Amino acid sequence: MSANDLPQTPRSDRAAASPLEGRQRTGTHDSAFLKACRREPVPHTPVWFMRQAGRSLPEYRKVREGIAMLDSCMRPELVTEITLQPVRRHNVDAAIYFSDIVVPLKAIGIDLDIKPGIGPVVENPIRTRADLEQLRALEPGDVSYVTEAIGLLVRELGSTPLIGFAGAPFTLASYLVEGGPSRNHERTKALMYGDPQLWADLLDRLADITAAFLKVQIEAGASAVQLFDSWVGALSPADYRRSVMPASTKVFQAVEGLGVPRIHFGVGTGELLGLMGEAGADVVGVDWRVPLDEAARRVGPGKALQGNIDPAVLFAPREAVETKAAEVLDAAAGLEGHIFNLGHGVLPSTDPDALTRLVEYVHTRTAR
Ligand SMILES: Cc1c2[nH]c(c1CCC(=O)O)Cc1[nH]c(c(CCC(=O)O)c1C)Cc1[nH]c(c(CCC(=O)O)c1C)Cc1[nH]c(c(C)c1CCC(=O)O)C2
Repeated sequence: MSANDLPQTPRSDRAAASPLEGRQRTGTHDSAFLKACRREPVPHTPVWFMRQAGRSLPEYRKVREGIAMLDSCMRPELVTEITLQPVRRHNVDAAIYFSDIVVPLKAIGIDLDIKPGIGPVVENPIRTRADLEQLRALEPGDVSYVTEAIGLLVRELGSTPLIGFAGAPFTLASYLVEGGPSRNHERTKALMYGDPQLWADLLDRLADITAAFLKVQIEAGASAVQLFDSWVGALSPADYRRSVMPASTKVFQAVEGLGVPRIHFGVGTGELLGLMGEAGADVVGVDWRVPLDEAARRVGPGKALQGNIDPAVLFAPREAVETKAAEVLDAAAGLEGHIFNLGHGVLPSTDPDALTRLVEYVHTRTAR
């Protein structure tokens, strides 16, 4: 698909369309992505890539020049352009809203920044009960730029669904408690094991903020939502069930019945897949460490799966990428619903043409 093929809504319609009509429009087009989320028959296996918008694309690096990451997230026209870039280039079956998991935290006044090459850095980490006061409730007015950008996007995207997202309570807590990215999450675990009540209260507040942020995106017109619990694979199933699952369940319950599929993803979560589905997801995201047929056994019936080619495979020659993609598709052959994706985000130095070819390969091989 080229830029010219993107469905265009006439200007007059754009002004008239309400956000809700935007959502119904994507729904009634019955995209392969939404069908797969609902475990309905699909014309081909839908594909999108986590981190499809970003540094792998030269057109992204160009429009981001001189603009800080968090500033770029607050400019609706720029967000719209960046979100559309991979849709134009790769012919993916869904767009993901361009933002970051720390945006709602910034929006409620947490002093944080995203440092290039490092990630989110928090000025005053949250480690005591008094620190919890930093976490006030999120109001839709705090993120009016998100509502505006999604309004622009649903009109531009036509029948291509838009995925909204948020960071899950555990992964957000890990940045807030550590003060930045962490390999071993030692301060986070010290709080979780050392002061279970403070930990529960922290996660509960984060659940409310996350739920409010996802609701804003759904009301603005997002057709699906993904909860990123990227770092929760650091926990055992028992600790996950006791210390994290109540908060993640609260998030999923808050957006239940709003008519959009809910995707739940983490890295290194092979032992947690069943619980992550139980938390309330319609689709469970799987990294490359567990084959999808085995993942389906762990998750149980009634859920679609998303994944799961290793993002590093994209650096291998085309034939090797296709062999790996075929393995994923074969493992998914018996599933009720499969959305093809990477097992984690696109790595910044990935050749974008390798991604475009992979979409084409999956679409062709699964065309029914
Ligand atoms: C853990 C996490 C974060 N952010 C996110 C997660 C969960 C997904 C995952 O597990 O990868 C989510 C995220 N962040 C970004 C997106 C964009 C949407 C998409 O998927 O295309 C999404 C979905 C943009 C971004 N978020 C960030 C970038 C890179 C910064 C830039 O382009 O200037 C992008 C495109 C910054 C960021 N933000 C974060 C990290 C670890 C980094 C990378 C730091 C670096 O290597 O520079 C926190």
